[in-house]
Amino acid sequence: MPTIGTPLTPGATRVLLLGSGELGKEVAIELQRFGVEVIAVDRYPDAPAMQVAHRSHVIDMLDGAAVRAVIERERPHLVVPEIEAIHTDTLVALEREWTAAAGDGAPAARVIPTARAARLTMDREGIRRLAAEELGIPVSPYRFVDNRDDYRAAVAALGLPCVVKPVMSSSGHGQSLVRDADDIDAAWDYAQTGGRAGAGRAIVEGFVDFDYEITLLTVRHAGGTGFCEPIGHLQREGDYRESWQPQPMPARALQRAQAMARQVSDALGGRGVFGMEFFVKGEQVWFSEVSPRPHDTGLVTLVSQDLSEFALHARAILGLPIPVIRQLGPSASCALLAQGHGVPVFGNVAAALAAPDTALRLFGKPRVAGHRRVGVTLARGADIDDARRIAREAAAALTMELV
Ligand SMILES: Nc1ncnc2c1ncn2[C@@H]1O[C@H](COP(=O)(O)OP(=O)(O)OP(=O)(O)O)[C@@H](O)[C@H]1O
Ligand SMILES: NCC(=O)N[C@@H]1O[C@H](COP(=O)([O-])[O-])[C@@H](O)[C@H]1O
Ligand SMILES: [Mg+2]
Repeated sequence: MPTIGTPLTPGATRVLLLGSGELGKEVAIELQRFGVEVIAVDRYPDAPAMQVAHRSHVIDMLDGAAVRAVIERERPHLVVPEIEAIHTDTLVALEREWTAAAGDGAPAARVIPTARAARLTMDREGIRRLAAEELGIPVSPYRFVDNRDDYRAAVAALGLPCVVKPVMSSSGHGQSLVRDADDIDAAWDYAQTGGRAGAGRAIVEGFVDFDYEITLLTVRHAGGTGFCEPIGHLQREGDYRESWQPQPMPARALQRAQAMARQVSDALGGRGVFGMEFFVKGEQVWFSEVSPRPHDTGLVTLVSQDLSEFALHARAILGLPIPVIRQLGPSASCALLAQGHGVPVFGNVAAALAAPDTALRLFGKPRVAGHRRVGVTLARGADIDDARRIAREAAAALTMELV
C-alpha cells in the first residue's frame, strides 16, 4: 500500500489529473498539502494545475492511446478526471485490467470516482438515460437528434422555448435557447460547430421555467455520503457568472434534491465530490446534470466552507475522514471572463481585495483565444445579496487586458 506524506519517493501516493484547469489546480494544492505526488495532464502546456504539480504532460486527452501511454508511464494510484473531454473508454478498459490483475486483492489503481461515471457523464446521453430512464428521476422532457430533420421534429414535439446542446459540450459551448421559430435553424448550426467532438448528436430539452437553479455538492467518502449547503448560481449563455451559498430553499425541495443526488451518486459509485445540478420551482425539483468531480459554481466554497469542495475531493479520494463540513455564512463568487486574444494582464488587484472577507483566485491560464474564464472573486457578506455585491464589485475593480 502506498503511503501519503512524502512525494517523489518509491512509497509515495501518486495522483494523475486528467485535465489541469482552475478546478484541478485547487485539487492539486489540496493533495500537495498531504504530501501526495501530483502529475498534471492537459491538452496545452502551463495549464493552471501544471503550475502546482510535481510533473506534467501535454497530450490529446481524447486520444485513447495517448491517455493509456501517460497512465502506463506514470503508474498513478489514482486517476482523477478533471474535465469531461477524455477518452473515457480507455479509462474503462484500464480499470477492467487493474481489477482483473488484482484478483481478490485491491487493484493497483483506481479511476475517480469510477471509469463508468467518467464515461456516462462525458456525454449528455449516458447520464440523462441513467437518471431519467433507469432511475426514474424527474428531468426536462428531451430528445436526442442526429440531423436537421430529426431536430426540427424534436422542436415541434417539445414546443418552444426549448434548449439545444451538443451531447458533448460544457460551459455552454454550442448551446442555445430557442425562443421562436426564427431561432430554430441557427441553434442547430451552432450546436454543430460548438461541441467538443465537432458536428454530431445533440439533445433538445424542453425549457424548465425554474425559480432558481442549484448545485448540490455531494461527497461520497469512506464514512458515507455528505452534502454541502445548496449553491445558487446565475448562468448566462450556458456559462456560470455568479454563485452563492447557501441558496435558501424549502425543506421539502432540499430533501428531494438530496434524495436524487444520493440516488444518482450511488448509481455512479466510487469516492469523491459530485456537482449535482438541479432546477427548482416551489417544491418541485428537476435533475439537470452532474459532474463527478468538483464543480465550477462550487468555487464559492473556497470562502464559504472550512473544507472547500477541493479539500473534500482530496480527502474523499484518499479515503480520509470527513466528520463535518462547516458552512461559514452567506458567501458568493463572481467569475472573471476574458474576451479576445492574448496573454491576460491584471491591474488594480489591490482594489479587488480592499474589502474585508474578500479573496481572489487568478488561474494563471497562459493565453486567451476567444472567451475564457481566467479568475474568480470570492466574498462573504451579511447576507447573500451583500456577498454577491461585494464579489461583483471586487471583479469590477480589477482591470484585465490581453496583450
Ligand atoms: N432544459 C433547460 N431549461 C431551462 N434552462 C436550462 C435547460 N438546460 C440548460 N439550461 C440553462 O443553461 C445552463 C447550462 O446548461 P448545462 O448545465 O446543461 O450546460 P453545460 O454546458 O454542461 O454547463 P456547465 O458545463 O457549465 O455545467 C443551466 O445551468 C441552465 O441555466
Ligand atoms: N464547467 C466546467 C469547468 O468549469 N471546468 C473547468 O474549466 C477548465 C477548462 O477551462 P478552459 O476551457 O479555459 O481551458 C477545466 O480544466 C476545469 O478546471
Ligand atoms: Mg451545467
